[in-house]
Amino acid sequence: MAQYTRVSGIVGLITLQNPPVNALSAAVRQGIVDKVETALSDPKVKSVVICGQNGIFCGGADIKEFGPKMSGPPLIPMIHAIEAANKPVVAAIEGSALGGGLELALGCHYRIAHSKARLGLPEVTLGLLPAAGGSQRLPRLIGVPAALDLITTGRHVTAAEALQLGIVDQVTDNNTVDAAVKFALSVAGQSLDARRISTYPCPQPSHLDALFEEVMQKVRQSARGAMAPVACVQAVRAAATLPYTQGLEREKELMATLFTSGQARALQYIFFAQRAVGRWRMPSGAGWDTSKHRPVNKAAVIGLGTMGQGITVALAQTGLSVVAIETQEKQLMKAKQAVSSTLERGAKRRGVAPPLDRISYSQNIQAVADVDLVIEAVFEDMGLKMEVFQQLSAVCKPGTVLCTNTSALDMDQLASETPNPELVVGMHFFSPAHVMKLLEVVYGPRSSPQAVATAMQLGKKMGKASVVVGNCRGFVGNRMLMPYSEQAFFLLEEGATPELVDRALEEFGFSMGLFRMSDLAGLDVGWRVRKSAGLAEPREASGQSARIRKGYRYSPIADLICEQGRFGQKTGSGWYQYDKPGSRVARSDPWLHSFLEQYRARHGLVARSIDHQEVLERCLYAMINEGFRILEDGIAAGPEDIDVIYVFGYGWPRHRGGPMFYASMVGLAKVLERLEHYHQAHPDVPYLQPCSLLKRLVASGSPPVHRWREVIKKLHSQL
Ligand SMILES: CCCCCCCCCCCCCC(=O)CC(=O)SCCNC(=O)CCNC(=O)[C@H](O)C(C)(C)COP(=O)(O)OP(=O)(O)OC[C@H]1O[C@@H](n2cnc3c(N)ncnc32)[C@H](O)[C@@H]1OP(=O)(O)O
Ligand SMILES: NC(=O)C1=CN([C@@H]2O[C@H](COP(=O)(O)OP(=O)(O)OC[C@H]3O[C@@H](n4cnc5c(N)ncnc54)[C@H](O)[C@@H]3O)[C@@H](O)[C@H]2O)C=CC1
Repeated sequence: MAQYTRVSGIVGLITLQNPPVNALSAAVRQGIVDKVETALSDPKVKSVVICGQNGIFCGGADIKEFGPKMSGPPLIPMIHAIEAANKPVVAAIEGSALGGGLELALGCHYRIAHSKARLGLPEVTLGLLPAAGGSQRLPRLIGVPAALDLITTGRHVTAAEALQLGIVDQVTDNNTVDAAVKFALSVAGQSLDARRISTYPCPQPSHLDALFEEVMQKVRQSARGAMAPVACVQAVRAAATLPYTQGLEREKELMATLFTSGQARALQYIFFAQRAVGRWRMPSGAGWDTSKHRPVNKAAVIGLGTMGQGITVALAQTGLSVVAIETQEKQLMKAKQAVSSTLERGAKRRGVAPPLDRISYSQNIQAVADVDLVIEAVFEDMGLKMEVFQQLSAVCKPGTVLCTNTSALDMDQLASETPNPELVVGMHFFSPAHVMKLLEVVYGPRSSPQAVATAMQLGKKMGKASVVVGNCRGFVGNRMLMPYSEQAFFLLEEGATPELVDRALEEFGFSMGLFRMSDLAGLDVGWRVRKSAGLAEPREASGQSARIRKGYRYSPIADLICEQGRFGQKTGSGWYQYDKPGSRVARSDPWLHSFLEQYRARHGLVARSIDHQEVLERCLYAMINEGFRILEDGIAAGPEDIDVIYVFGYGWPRHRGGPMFYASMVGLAKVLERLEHYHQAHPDVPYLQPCSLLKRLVASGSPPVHRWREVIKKLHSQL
């Protein structure tokens, strides 16, 4: 909808009305078309202002309406009619002007923005391009390099940057609509010849071909198979090389390919999934809408190793006071230096003062007495963590929420060490904690909804994609990693190399293949986990088959690598070799290849040729199968939760929508059939045995991913 009023006698004011973000639904577009016509045909009206209600100009096209049955007036002619108007039209931009919202503003003759407004063309993040003339108008207005940056990254710019780039004509700290009306009065009757962006020649950068070649190469490299960034470059190239109308045709052609693509569906699914996980619910029924969080102004971090340092940085950057505790003096000094320099670098980038004085450091746990929330990040050792939780219970003020950053330990066991287990939750950050966007908030059977709400609220404040999950070994992310890595090890036994497996996964779109990623994270981490699970012990001396543990097939390959002191990048070798410890460039390692050959010979294994498809099917379907088990067990509330975890924490390619969405795109029947096939070939591998939820979904006709929750609910109600 759009509302029309006349202000100051001669200004027609059109207000977009579609809460919460005034998205350009069919009704809003119709409203704009009608009200523009009213304003232009009213002889008393000399100029027009377009604004949005409730402090937001427009969040762009209504993504919920995307699909084959879209109705209502199309955007392009609507924006052309505005640009062609013979009365000045001014966009009054408050809050956000994004996507189609900014394209609408670019069709106006002037743009006035509030100083706190954000502008951008984020279509690329939804698998699209700015196809309402945005890819053609923006380069004409601000030049090709700046337009390429904004359109291919989808980044939002501040009003100040928009002014500097020339996207807006004026920035105000006052009431934007009042400022726009005043401006509209001042330009009434003036010639608009120089204000129609589509008529501008596109500025020609020198070395046009070289520029596009360079940008295309960069985009292809970082896009990891995503189509939209490439199409965005092609569209801007059309703006730079073709007349406007032909450029617009090219924009339309490129959009037609993207609009119906699986990638666009995946990216739009992730957009809504990210928001859906915020509406968390616990099995008791308590959730985001019924549980009040406790205010957290001061927090403590216990243990300033890799994770504690990152968490301290993230908390301080969020504006909290932080008490940082580390028992080892040398480590405390090292951590203080590392935290300070990270904060200084971040502050320099943002042009603000580093929040160093928000942090106090101590070796004494008594210093946490007055904090509202504690995040424990000491070694992954249950005995030590229990001791720390007992100390915290004695020291902290009543009501302090106690969180553990454990990767896989039983947080309920920790809770049982405290007199108030309802105040204990997991806050599982990912490394580096101040960079990685994911946070798993883990509840145990005794965690209170209020404690979960407090951790979720803090995660939101820290800018994390926070997902509530149940308590089990590895929670969601690490639990699904187990079958994934197990299959990769089996593939090495059967004839693959780390390079082959990584190439298949990287071509699929992962930022790093499993082996390169393991070298980066440190192979000792998984070794410790396997040892604590009683798996990683040398067995050959006992005569028991080294490849069977607890009655099931097991690959000791990774343990043998660790026994050689090869922990990955930090030791200069792992699955690959590096120039020196700490180097980042992975090189193929002849030692590793001959180790694999000897290993196979020792165990009577004959190497066979393995293709990328088998790598993907075995690694990904085993992981997806575990995802279904997680849903069946109620550890994750829905597929969206798992997908957000994998996209934001594990480098799953966003344009493939997360593992569960991917399974729905491949087809559940196909995933089931391939799992059955591989399980038949490897009956001693339980992770390949299709889980009953997957079978049920296939039996019920493979419903689309957004309907899985219903099936799961029914399944749980039948138990
Ligand atoms: C057969 C071939 C045919 C081919 C022909 C092609 C046809 C082409 C037709 C289409 C052309 C369209 C071109 C176009 O205009 C493209 C676009 O504009 S795409 C949209 C671009 N916009 C965005 O990406 C902005 C997305 N939104 C945001 O970034 C944030 O929401 C925002 C910064 C605006 C506000 O943030 P915040 O205050 O934090 O609120 P939330 O994010 O939580 O959102 C609140 C609520 O609103 C929902 N929502 C937000 N934006 C949209 C939207 N654009 N459409 C629909 N709904 C939106 C959001 O989901 C939240 O609701 P929930 O219920 O919680 O999910
Ligand atoms: N490293 C990673 O990538 C991730 C680790 N985690 C988890 O986070 C926790 C910490 O891991 P890292 O930071 O890697 O370990 P780390 O070994 O780098 O650091 C642990 C720190 O805790 C300190 N410490 C030990 N006992 C203490 C005590 N009683 N009081 C105060 N400080 C104490 C140690 O001196 C050390 O500096 C573990 O539970 C781990 O499983 C979770 C996510 C990712």
